Amino acid sequence: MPPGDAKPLRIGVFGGTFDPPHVGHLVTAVNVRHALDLDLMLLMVNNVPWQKVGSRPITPARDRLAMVAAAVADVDGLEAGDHEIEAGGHSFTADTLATLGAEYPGAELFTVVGDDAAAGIRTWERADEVISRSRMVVVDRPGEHAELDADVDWVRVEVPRLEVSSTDLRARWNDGRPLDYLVTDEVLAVVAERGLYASEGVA
Ligand SMILES: Nc1ncnc2c1ncn2[C@@H]1O[C@H](COP(=O)(O)OP(=O)(O)OP(=O)(O)O)[C@@H](O)[C@H]1O
Ligand SMILES: O=C(O)c1ccc[n+]([C@@H]2O[C@H](COP(=O)([O-])O)[C@@H](O)[C@H]2O)c1
Repeated sequence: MPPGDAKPLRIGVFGGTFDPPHVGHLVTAVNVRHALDLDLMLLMVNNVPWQKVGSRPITPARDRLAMVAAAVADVDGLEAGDHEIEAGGHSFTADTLATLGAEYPGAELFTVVGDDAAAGIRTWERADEVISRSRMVVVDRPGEHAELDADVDWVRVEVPRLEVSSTDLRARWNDGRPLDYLVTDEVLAVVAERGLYASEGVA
């Protein structure tokens, strides 16, 4: 194919706090990548999740990045994104999409969210810019039945529904209940190595 006719790269941006990353995130990322034929799915670790600060202590961004990197290390087409951590400060998806647009000129970007996050899209910084710079992709999240903004042309992707949340995992960790099969062994190894979730009341 002549160089000018190359297909644009299709890149998914599945952002989150990932405190910790769990099977709900991984199953979603793999299945959305497959359904939309994405070349790359970035699990974009936010630096400061500005809408969550103050509600609870948040694990340092570099530790959350290490957990996500460990979770996706052997998974084809999935990568941990450190763009928001490198940028520093509060994380805004509009800025991240602009950075990715410059890094991958001509790429088609897809912003992937569970329907709880999708419901809050109008509260995001420069939401119109997020919507214009990317296709908005939403997946079902068990227990969340949010009304979505009808002005957005959502692409809905069906993924296996796994009722698991990072909040529940942190509570399990505090109580000494097992996390096996809810997070990968590689994530558990990072938690142990770095002594994460060690203090009581983390959830
Ligand atoms: N079980 C799940 N199934 C599908 N999507 C999910 C699931 N858990 C989280 N997501 C989506 O993943 C993205 C990042 O979520 P996040 O890192 O905040 O995880 P979380 O489990 O919701 O964390 P917390 O319980 O701490 O709020 C969001 O778009 C969220 O909707
Ligand atoms: O850009 C914003 O203002 C904005 C506000 C809230 C959430 N987001 C993004 O939504 C995704 C899910 O966020 P969270 O807080 O549920 O982990 C993650 O990519 C966040 O960066 C983005």
